[in-house]
Amino acid sequence: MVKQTIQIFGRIKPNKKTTAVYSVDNEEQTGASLEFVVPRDLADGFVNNKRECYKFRFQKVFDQATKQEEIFEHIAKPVADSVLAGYNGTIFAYGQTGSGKTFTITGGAQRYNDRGIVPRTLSYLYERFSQDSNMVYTTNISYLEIYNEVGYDLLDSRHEASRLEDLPKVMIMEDPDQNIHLRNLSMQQSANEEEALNLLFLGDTNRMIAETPMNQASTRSHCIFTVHLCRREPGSATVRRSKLHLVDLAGSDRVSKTGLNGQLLTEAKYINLSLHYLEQESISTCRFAQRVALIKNEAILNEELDPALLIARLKREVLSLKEELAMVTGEQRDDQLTVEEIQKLEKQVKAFLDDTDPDFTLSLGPDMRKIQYCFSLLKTMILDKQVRRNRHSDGQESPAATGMQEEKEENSHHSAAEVDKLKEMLQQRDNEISILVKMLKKEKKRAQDAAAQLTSIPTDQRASTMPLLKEGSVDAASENHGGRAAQHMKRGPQLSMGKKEAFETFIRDHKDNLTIEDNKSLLKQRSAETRRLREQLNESRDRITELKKQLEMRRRQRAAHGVMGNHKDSEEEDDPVEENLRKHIEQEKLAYKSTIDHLKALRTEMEHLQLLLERAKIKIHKDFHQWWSQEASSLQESESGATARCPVGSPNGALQPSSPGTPGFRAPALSSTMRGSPAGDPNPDRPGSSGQEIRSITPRSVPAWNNISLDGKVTDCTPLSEWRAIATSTISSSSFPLTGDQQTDADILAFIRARQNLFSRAGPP
Ligand SMILES: Nc1ncnc2c1ncn2[C@@H]1O[C@H](COP(=O)(O)OP(=O)(O)OP(=O)(O)O)[C@@H](O)[C@H]1O
Repeated sequence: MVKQTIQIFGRIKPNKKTTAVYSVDNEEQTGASLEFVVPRDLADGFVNNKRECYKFRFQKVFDQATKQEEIFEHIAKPVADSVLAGYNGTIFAYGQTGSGKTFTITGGAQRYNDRGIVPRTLSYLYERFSQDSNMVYTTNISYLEIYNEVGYDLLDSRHEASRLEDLPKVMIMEDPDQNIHLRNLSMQQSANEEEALNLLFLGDTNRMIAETPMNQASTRSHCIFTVHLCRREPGSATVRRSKLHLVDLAGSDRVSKTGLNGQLLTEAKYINLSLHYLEQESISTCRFAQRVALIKNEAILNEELDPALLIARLKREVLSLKEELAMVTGEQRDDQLTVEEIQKLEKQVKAFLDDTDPDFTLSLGPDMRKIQYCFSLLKTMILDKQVRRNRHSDGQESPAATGMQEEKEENSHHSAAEVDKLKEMLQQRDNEISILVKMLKKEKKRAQDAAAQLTSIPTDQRASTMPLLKEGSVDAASENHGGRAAQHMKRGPQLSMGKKEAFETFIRDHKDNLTIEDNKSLLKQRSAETRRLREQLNESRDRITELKKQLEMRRRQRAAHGVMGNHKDSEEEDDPVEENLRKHIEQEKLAYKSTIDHLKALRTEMEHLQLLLERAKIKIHKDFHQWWSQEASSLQESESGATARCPVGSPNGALQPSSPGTPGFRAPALSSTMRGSPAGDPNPDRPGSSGQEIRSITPRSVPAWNNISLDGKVTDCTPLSEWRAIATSTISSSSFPLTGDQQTDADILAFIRARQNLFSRAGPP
């Protein structure tokens, strides 16, 4: 049992604007310290106790420039090692909203290098499993979200959650010993890193989709990603089960919203008020950390006996004891050894003879039949050898021939191994081919679907209805990989033409678009690099085969020389050519291995990038639908206001474009009204003219273009030609008659900008 206090670390979020109000000292003997310096006059003004310095102790403090990798190495790796050894481990992030908890635990959603503790730990664990062939590891994963004291299972794969409440509920129960039990939380098995990352992605996607502006779940809920590990030695009844909990807590300023004690909230609020100028609402977090550091934990090794394996082991023991008893009491078994038993014994004897270790023994158990069989086998071998030696001394066989014979045997042994290898390669190729055929079929189907879609769309609309982010192999690869995400996107209703066009404008100006493009080009680079490395790998493999052939040839030549008596001792002498060839082979093998490692790293990076891209796609879809429905409801409001009022001319005013409701969205707000078909529009097939979307958002049919005034009210005063002139002219607040009502005028300008935008892309009607 290990008794240890909880280790606490501080991480300071990068902030360009920050004024240096803190200092970090990592050189202290007993750990590190973080000190906040508050000038006395300001402290007097805002803080009651008049202190100037707030000093906190940590195991280590990570300053602004710290990279995710360093955080993983210092914090997560040692915990992962303990979990591998059979102890439970927990890492949790605590801090105020926006302080970087999710960034630290899960990672940034944009760059591969920003991946956080969870994906890095998963990589590390699976790497360690592959290095330890003496143990069998099984991994299960669960992902829980707790909001308002109710648990939700994030690994719900039905893709139906659009609200948190749609996810399966998890009962959180406590037994008399204060152990927490979770009922109805699913545990998904993950055989490899890719499967584990997909589960993380599924959980994060469910988390994101279930979140609405009214319920900022990420800031108000706790999320617990747990890796359940089971480790056992093959054949042993002892199993070690351990859990690693990676926890992203709710923002400390929102803790009361999660149903926990409101004390911290009060404290945080007080400090927020008094120290807001510091721009780091951080002191309450540090105080909390100091209290946590006092908690002592008793770590226990979670070792247990697997009943099924224990029974099997005991049965074996009983059998062996029975045999021993029979041998001691002279009651021998007289039944014949089975074919399998004989084959097994032959293998055992061969292994026994091949092993050069003098301490290696042949363990046969107390079965006299087996012992006798092995002795007779050994006797036959010795006799065979003697016969061969006699023939040699009688001049029937030359030593070279004996040597050749032995070499032949060795060669046939080698070629059997080669054949096995080739068979394995063939199997791999078969698998690869069937995967490629599947992909090809999928691509063909997609192309057919796209073609069918295109033929059903009027020619002038085709360019604008191309699906989001579909281009080149990158997307094909990501769709292939991130199947779950694609399903998430597909399950929603298909976008109508008009909405699709608005969507295009939306994504073009979305804040994440640049990152998506960057990630796509990075992915392309990485796939090119992968192709190059694969070629390199093939070349290296060919070289190794060639070198091996040369080596084989050289050996044969030397043996032949020996037979002809040219060089009697040639087989025993060191041959520099052979030595050189062997060295070359070793070097090539090293290069081959390092290329494989490089490829593996690239594959992980590409998988991650594909997941990031999928997540970004889902996010954009979600943002768009949110924005679209906001626009629809504001349109409804303005329309009902418009029918109640009469249009009037108004003074010009300084205006702000209306907010699209999405942070970072720089495109003008596309009011849904502009989707209406102008009366007498020469192109009735224009996006939105079907009125499909409009009908769904307005209770009556949409007003025609010449029925809408600049202030959005229904009138018949603006002819269509004038509208188009307005729409294609440069926008300035002074060019149009405005109402003076800031919100309405903002809507007008946004509307005109959007219209202009569409016209400039679609060309003059
Ligand atoms: N160390 C960092 N380096 C770069 N960006 C960071 C860092 N920490 C946080 N960020 C960025 O700051 C923003 C807020 O971070 P994050 O969402 O992780 O905060 P949080 O504490 O989890 O907030 P909440 O409590 O609301 O969930 C994100 O855009 C994130 O990418």
